[in-house]
Amino acid sequence: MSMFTRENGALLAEAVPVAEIAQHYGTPTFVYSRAALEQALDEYHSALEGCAHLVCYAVKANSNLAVLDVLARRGAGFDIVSGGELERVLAAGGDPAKIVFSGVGKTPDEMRRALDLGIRCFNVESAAELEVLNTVAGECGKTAPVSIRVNPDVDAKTHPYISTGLKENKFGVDMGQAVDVYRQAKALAHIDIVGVDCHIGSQLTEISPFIDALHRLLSLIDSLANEGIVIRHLDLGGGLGVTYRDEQPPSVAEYLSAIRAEVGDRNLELMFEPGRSIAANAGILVCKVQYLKQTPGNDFALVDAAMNDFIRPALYQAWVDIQPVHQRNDGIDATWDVVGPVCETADFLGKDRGMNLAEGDLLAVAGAGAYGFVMSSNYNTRTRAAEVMVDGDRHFAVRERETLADLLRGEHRLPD
Ligand SMILES: Cc1ncc(COP(=O)(O)O)c(C=O)c1O
Ligand SMILES: N[C@@H](CCCC[NH3+])C(=O)O
Repeated sequence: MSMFTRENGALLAEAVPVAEIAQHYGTPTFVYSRAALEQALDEYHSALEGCAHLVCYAVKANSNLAVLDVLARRGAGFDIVSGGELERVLAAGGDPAKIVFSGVGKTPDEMRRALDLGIRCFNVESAAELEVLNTVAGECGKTAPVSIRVNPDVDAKTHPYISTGLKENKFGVDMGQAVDVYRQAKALAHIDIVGVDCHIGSQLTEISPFIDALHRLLSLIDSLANEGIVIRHLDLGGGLGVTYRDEQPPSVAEYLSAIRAEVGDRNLELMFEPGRSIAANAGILVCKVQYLKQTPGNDFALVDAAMNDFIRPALYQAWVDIQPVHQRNDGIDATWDVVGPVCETADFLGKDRGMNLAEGDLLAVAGAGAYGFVMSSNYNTRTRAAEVMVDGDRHFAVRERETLADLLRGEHRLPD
């Protein structure tokens, strides 16, 4: 159930009028619903009831401290891909023992910090990384818990930029080399093999690629067992898609029950790394129409948010819903291209959107809770948006709007 609803034509975030948030914090502003985040995580937990499991929210999707805090309090673990994300999880009160560390380029410093904190597992993505991790763990007097991220070579049937489990992608260890890398791991003094991992892509709308990947992982687990290598957990990564427009991804319950049916009664803890399916529809981006510009054949609604705030439409041609915060019928009825002030033709949030608009109207861009603020930039020297968390009838500033002073901090002119 969406936590963004309408009452008498006005958009609400939980019980708070979105217009009130815009008035209070200005625009553009990302607005998140605590209840929506909790509900999405709960769906994972209830579908996994009765089997050993750990749901590690993919921090990259939305790493605001308040978002991490809400999820940590609700029992989430975390999937991180950098030392920065590690520190965020700690700052938000997350438990290091529930952290898995993914990513193809972990540095020795990042490894050291994670070892010191006692994270749950390193998802190792190459033989070279395994050697470095072994050395670092030895230096720290620790043993590193390791899962090899394998690349199962399955087609996730999603946008090519967010497909990660094909042979040609940089991610994970090639399936054909996986047994060898596990043998290497077994022989290393400071490595403890605990699991196997994969992540085949993002915004998947079918179950079959997950099942294909799972089959390959299960048969790898069997081959390893024959060599006396015992795998205790299976991490299937994230990737479950959401509805932005008319996509019909499986529900969390359908997805997880299909996975559980395939795993059967094997003695494996199941781990997942969902990002988008937790956060995407828990957030909107609120912006304001600055100018309406009608030219022969084109109607532009120029808003105060841009591709630097929300890059998904420009980068992946992603479609996200855009609605007036207050519906009117006394403005200009047209089919608008909703565009920002950035000097790029790709700077649009949506094209051909039929709406009745007037200058000054507020618009809500849906599906902005995941891969929204986290992918924002300062392009065109634009300060980044504020972030607000709604909880029932209360709202909290969870990130202040950036100032120009923030932007210039650390920059220097040349000496005379
Ligand atoms: C290793 C890893 N795990 C989890 C995720 C989260 O994916 P999603 O947001 O599609 O659930 C990603 C991003 O695609 C990832 O790279
Ligand atoms: N940034 C992507 C998802 C990337 C997933 C990272 N592995 C998106 O907005 O769809």
